[in-house]
Amino acid sequence: MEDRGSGPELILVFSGKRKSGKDFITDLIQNRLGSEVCCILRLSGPLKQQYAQEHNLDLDQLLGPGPYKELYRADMIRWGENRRNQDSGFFCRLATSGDQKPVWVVSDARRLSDLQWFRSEFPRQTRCVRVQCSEETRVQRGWSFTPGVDDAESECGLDSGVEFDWIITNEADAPSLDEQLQPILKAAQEAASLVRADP
Ligand SMILES: Nc1ncnc2c1ncn2[C@@H]1O[C@H](COP(=O)(O)OP(=O)(O)O)[C@@H](O)[C@H]1O
Ligand SMILES: C[C@@](O)(CCOP(=O)(O)OP(=O)(O)O)CC(=O)O
Repeated sequence: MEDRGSGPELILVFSGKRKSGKDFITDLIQNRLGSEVCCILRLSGPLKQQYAQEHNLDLDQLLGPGPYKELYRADMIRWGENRRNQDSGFFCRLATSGDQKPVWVVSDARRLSDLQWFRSEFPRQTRCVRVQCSEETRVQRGWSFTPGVDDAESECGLDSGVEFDWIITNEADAPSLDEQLQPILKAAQEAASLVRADP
């Protein structure tokens, strides 16, 4: 039998456009599974930490949902891309170092290199999930098109060429999130029970 060690048993790697609802849905998943079973990992976490340090900015505000991060987003994208060009797994490695939960939910994959990193480091555990909704819905949630952001790889890198394991449509007139998330929650619960059965 494969040695499961203490690493994750399932990694759900989420992507989707700004305001598609990635944070909303990944929070919902964590609430359903419980924080003993599931952690949320953000690739943007270590990026913002390093960027804030180098530019003497307020990290809490950069991490928060308010307008502050938007002031720096285009420059953070450029700064992060320089880092990734030197080492494409740089932020993935930092974001995943040291978490012991059986289910990892990565809330913000943006580039093919992000998916490739998880698929190559954790081939058995990685599943890719896309969150989608209409532009109209994103506008209602506060989105407006920003050149240099919405037409950059950061937002468009996973628009094509990816086979997603699950696609969630986060719209008022789509099937309920409870219904759409059922297979994902089932897979996560199975993963967690494997860990419990194999101490
Ligand atoms: N299904 C939903 N029901 C109610 N509000 C939602 C839903 N999905 C997203 N939102 C809200 O829309 C906004 C953008 O969602 P968020 O999860 O932050 O998007 P993203 O992380 O993809 O940028 C947030 O204020 C969030 O609470
Ligand atoms: C520079 C970024 O990491 C900023 C990401 O910030 P958030 O993850 O807070 O973004 P949204 O949830 O889409 O609003 C983007 C990147 O290209 O890495």
